[in-house]
Amino acid sequence: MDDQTPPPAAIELIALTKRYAQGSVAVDSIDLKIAANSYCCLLGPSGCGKSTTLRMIAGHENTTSGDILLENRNITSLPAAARGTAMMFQSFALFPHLSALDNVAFSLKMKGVDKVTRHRQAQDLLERVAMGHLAQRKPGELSGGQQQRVALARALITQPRVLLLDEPLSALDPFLRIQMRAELRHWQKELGLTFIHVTHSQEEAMALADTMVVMNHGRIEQVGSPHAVYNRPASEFVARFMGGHNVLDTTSGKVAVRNDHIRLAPAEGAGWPATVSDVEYQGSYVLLGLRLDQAAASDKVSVMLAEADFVQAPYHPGDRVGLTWAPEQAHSFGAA
Ligand SMILES: Nc1ncnc2c1ncn2[C@@H]1O[C@H](COP(=O)(O)OP(=O)(O)OP(=O)(O)O)[C@@H](O)[C@H]1O
Repeated sequence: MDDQTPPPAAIELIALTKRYAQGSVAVDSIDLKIAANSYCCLLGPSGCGKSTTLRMIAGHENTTSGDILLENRNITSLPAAARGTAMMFQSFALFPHLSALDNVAFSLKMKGVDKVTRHRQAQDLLERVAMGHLAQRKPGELSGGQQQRVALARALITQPRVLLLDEPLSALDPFLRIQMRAELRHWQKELGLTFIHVTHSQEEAMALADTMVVMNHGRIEQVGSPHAVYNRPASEFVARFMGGHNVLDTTSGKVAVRNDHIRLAPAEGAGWPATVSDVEYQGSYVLLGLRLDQAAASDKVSVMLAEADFVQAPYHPGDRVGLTWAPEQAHSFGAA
């Protein structure tokens, strides 16, 4: 494939729209191509339409208008089971009274596949996710990580082309969540499937995604790699939602400046005058909260300092400082 050829799209959404009976538009004519074998995260605040988008792809929700293509096949009106997608739910949603093997074999049982065949296929899949030796355990006898692998095997038994994950990690404790997201990323690469993962966590999306899709009010605000979205937020919404940025009203319009790109100088020096309002120690870095003398888009600004720099020149609440940044670190919107 030469550089000019875009990678084939596993999923393509064309003017996809969902209007619920009560009137409001949950998903507003979105267009999106998701590359095959990629990890895509749909990200946005509560109510932005990300779950509705995922449910429409899964076939758990009707579309109001628009089309959904899976590998160039129009699946918009197909029943969920005929689409080539599978869904993995929050906290994995395993049946507690069934063994790992029977959990994985469950959908084949519903299809009337005989016991020997379905157990063989389920065992094969459990082997594939390194869970073959625990096939007889019930979910309650497995660790969180092992349960996630069983849930993955259960989703894969229908041989989907695309795995849809609806906030799979959000009910886990923070430690397990970080472990499990590394596993998800590993299995996506290992299995060579397309994953579409809904989350409201910026950190989770940045850690996992090849492509992030940031949504707001039923529309897509930005599509790009985590690096591109973080470094060149397309809108004020994206800059604020991603965090780690200050939105400042300059003479040349609103700009976003990362909080680790702002430099501090003594107040009588150059820059925007401000007062340190709080100091938060975070380990490898220190986060300073500052109040600008003149409100400029946000009157509160945050600045991240490396711990070593802070130790060299510590700041305290009440200290007067001037803020500066290199011109190339100020990102204006609409230029992404
Ligand atoms: N069954 C429904 N009937 C009516 N409105 C709905 C229904 N489901 C969702 N909505 C509305 O559609 C909009 C988008 O909801 P959706 O669940 O897709 O958002 P979300 O971004 O996934 O939010 P969350 O993170 O809270 O799940 C919201 O305004 C929501 O209230």
